[in-house]
Amino acid sequence: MSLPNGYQTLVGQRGSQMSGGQKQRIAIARALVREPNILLLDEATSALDTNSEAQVQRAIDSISKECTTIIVAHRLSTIKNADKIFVFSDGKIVEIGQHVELMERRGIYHDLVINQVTVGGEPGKDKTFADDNPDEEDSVVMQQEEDNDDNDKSLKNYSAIRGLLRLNRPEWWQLIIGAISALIAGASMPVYAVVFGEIVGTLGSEDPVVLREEGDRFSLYFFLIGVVSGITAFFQWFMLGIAGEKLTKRVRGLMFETVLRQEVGWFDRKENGVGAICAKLSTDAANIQGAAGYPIMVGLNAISTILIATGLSLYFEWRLALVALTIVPVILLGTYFETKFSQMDNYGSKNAIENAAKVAVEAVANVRTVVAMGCEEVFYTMYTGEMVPHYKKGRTSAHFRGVILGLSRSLIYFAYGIAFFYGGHLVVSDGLDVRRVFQVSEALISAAMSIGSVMAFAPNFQKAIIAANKMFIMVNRIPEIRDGPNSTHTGWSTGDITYESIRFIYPTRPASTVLENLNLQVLLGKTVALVGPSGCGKSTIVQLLQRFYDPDSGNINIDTINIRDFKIMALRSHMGIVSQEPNLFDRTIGENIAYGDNTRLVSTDEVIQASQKANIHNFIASLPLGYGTRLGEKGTQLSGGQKQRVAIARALVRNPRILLLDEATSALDTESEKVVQTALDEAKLGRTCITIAHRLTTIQDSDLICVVNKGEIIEQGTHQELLDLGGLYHKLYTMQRG
Ligand SMILES: Nc1ncnc2c1ncn2[C@@H]1O[C@H](COP(=O)(O)OP(=O)(O)OP(=O)(O)O)[C@@H](O)[C@H]1O
Repeated sequence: MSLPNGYQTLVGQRGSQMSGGQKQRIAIARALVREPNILLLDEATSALDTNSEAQVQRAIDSISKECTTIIVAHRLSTIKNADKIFVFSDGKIVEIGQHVELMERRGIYHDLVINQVTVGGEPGKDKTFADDNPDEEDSVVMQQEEDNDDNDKSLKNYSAIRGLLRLNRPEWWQLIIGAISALIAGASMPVYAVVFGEIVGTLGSEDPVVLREEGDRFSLYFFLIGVVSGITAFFQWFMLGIAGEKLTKRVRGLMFETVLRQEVGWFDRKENGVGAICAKLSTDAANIQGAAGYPIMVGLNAISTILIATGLSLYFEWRLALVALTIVPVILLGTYFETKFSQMDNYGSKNAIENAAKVAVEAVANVRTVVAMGCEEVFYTMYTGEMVPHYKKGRTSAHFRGVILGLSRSLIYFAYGIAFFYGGHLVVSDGLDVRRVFQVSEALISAAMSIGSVMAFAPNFQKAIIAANKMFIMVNRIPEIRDGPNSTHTGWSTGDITYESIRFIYPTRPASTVLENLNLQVLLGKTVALVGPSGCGKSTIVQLLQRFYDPDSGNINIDTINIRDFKIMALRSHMGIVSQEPNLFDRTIGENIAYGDNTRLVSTDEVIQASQKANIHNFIASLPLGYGTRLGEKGTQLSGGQKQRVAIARALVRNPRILLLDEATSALDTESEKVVQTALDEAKLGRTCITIAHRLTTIQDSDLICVVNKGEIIEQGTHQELLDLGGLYHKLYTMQRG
């Protein structure tokens, strides 16, 4: 393929921006580049069109002369030239030999081959199509690196605090109790300063009775201050903490809901990779709490302390208070710089952490490939490399923050020194009461300590504001594909599907036109097959019908209704899809099948019936936990063919009006393929079906076969009509027949 960024082109998460065949060829190139001693090929060419398969096969044949090659394949064409073929049945090796020997023996291998010839043409001659889409090869494909849409920009200045308070509205009474508690708790420091000054004065008395009585009274005051500040501290932490936790929970839900609402194209963007989204859901949501409960608490505490302390100080001795207060602007300046600095720091390090998380998630998600390729070191180096900017920024930040915090702490003691120095002078020259010196200086020091604690919380607050801003940008993003004002339809009567002059370009590859002037009609209840070289746009045609993407021009109609005028959920609920790579969830097999229809409760009987039709029931029933067996992440506990059959059952349980089969049987062995194909044929009855296949024999009974090339339909007709036409289809069919 010739892409503008060539080998630097991003392939998307799990290669989502490559066609099935392209992915497989890249994987093969990756294996070959190692010059391996042992080459393991597990259904390595199943997603390739015949021509690509032949090219890859030649490459494999040449490399296998220099190394030991183990091939697992359903398509017997791929193993015909193997030095030794092992035939498995019920987990045991039942035949060993070369192709010719095994054929002569007329055993299981012979039957499989004969089956495949009848079902799929001569093995090894599955050369279906002309060369890979040359237009695509030549097309200029550009990777859209930074794609900030208008939605995002318009929300940059969203008021995060206002938005968060609105989100926190259900907890208003907790916030109010917490805020009042914080204000009272803030008053305790200056009140303590007053009592402290009084008791210092009392201790200076020489009358033992006064000393006793006053001492008891002020001690009781200390006790009361202790009780009040204890209770208010409890309420402020408890109430604001609860409100913060509820906010975080709400924010996480909101973010996840937003993620699921986005159009498929949004996930193609680099910044919306699985790692980045997981990091946003965990880190951003947790950081947002820093803007809710605790900073409000600390802020109110500090405000209350500062106002009361300043008021009392001015009241007791205004001259001393003014002198001591001169230090306050300097402390505030320190706070300002620290806040500003932490904002820059958060931006930088957050990106680095997200990038590192992406690497980690990708490595873990593809751990089998990573281990098989021996790439552990590579991913480790990539991961630690991504962390370097975070570390560097963090180090600079730590120095700067250390200096600022150190300075602000010193300032508190400077304030002490200044207050006692000047207070001492006033005591000597103006006969100022010693108690006032203690009260004023202690009150102001407590105020300065409150400012210090606000400073300590400032980084969290700053982080929270940044995270909240990002969160609001995300949750306010309007998906590009959504129900519009005209999206009122939920069903249709006849159900003919028409593609009219479709032009389509993937948003992340603006320079590459995938479909150009594509016209296609799929009549109700008919089966239309799409065939064509790898990467010519077959899966894209199906994805447009599901409204994963919208065409750049042209319309897709069901009956006469544009699919944009259907409610998206309703539209998709009428479609059952079985794709090249079935995605199963880490749930039980029964649940995975029942997920096929979420509009109602699917009964166990229906699940079993669907499984029987998909030829997977016997296997499931033979498992100790049957339909209750958990599948493991991405269905790793099943073979490719079993996964495919579970996916077929999942599609059937939905009883869809439109059946979409994207290489649905490509991973099945010939025997299962025949049975599943019969089931699918039955399932197709009364349904409109679009099927994609490289193996021509699987689609030759279709009502209409469309040959797609370079994003256009170049031939269409029935199998016989296309053969009579003597065009590309004829050529391909002849190649397949050998
Ligand atoms: N999400 C995406 N973003 C960008 N480009 C994409 C994306 N998905 C597919 N493509 C590109 O669009 C072209 C058509 O892909 P598509 O999957 O429709 O091909 P296909 O005919 O189904 O191929 P195959 O038979 O190999 O599955 C390919 O060149 C592919 O690289």
